[in-house]
Amino acid sequence: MSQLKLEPIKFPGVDLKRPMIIAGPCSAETEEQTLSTARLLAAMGVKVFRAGIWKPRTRPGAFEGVGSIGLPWLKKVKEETGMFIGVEVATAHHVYEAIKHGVDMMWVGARTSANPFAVQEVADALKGVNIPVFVKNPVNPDLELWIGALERINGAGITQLAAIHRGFSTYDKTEFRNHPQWQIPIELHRRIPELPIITDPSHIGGKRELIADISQEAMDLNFDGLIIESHYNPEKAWSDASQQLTPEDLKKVLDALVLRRPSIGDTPRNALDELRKKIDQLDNSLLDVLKERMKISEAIGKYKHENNITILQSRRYDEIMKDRTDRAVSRGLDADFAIKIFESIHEESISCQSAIMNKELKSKEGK
Ligand SMILES: O=C(O)C(=O)C[C@]1(C(=O)O)C=C[C@@H](O)C=C1
Repeated sequence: MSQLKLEPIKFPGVDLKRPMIIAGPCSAETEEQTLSTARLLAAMGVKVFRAGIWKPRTRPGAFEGVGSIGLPWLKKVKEETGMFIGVEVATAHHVYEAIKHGVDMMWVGARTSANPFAVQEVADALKGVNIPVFVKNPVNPDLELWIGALERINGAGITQLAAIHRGFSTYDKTEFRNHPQWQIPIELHRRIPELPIITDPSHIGGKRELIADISQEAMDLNFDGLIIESHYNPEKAWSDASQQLTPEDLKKVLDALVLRRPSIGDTPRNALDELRKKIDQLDNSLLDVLKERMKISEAIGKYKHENNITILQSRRYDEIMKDRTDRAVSRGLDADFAIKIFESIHEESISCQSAIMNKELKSKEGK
């Protein structure tokens, strides 16, 4: 279990009831663009303004941010609108510059959180500073690495900590820019329940049309907030033009969010209790069936050992996968869901038979 020392995030004077909203352009491009966007966001009630100043780009040659000259623009945003301001930091220099210009919150980007040396450098530079720091998931789907980055920042004395879920890189092209893999932030929440999780639908979706659905999904999973890219003229943005919303469209997305009760509380329980009882019974039956199947697998393992047959039987495995997927689909179940289940069953079956072979071998050798 991770032992983070956490305190609630504080932006003095701001009521941070769910969802916490952080919005602003992907990049601060000019003073005029930064301030015009900020004024529109402030007018619609946004309290925390984000803007990238240093942009880690995948390939050289793309716009890499205006650098420190953008920080005074953010300071003006703060003075003029009263919004809190946040930037991404990836090096000690970024942290020092941000602190010098009165930045209120910082986040560690996905490429940085994948690199423990870089995270440690940022953490060391943050020592003695008491501001909220948000840590994006690493680009690769590695929960331990994400928790490690949070621990490093926390180890520097940062207690106002949150995680940002921005999705994960995949080699395959999917409808998402970064696959959400919701099970990873869900597991993070299970492991560290008091750590706020903020979803970044702009980076998950990569397209503005997906932002509303991803935001709703995050709320349905009871995550704590949203960080959404917003630009007064997204089409003309210098970076990530396709995943930014106008402040007006952002307002529409936020107004349409349905916030459900996080716990069952005082809703009528009877119907739910009945359904949960059924789930308990069915899960029990599933476990009985799985136990029965493993017994058969064990018997096959013994047979294979006695007759000197390999454990893996690829043709039979292929047949099973095809047959079970078809049967699942004909029952209205999702094919990928069936594949995951039967892959996992096969893996367990292989490991059970390997254990049998090794045991039998050792007893034959008198070990
Ligand atoms: O049919 C077998 O040979 C088995 O051992 C069963 C089983 C399975 O669990 O489905 C396990 C391993 C093989 O690769 C194929 C199938």
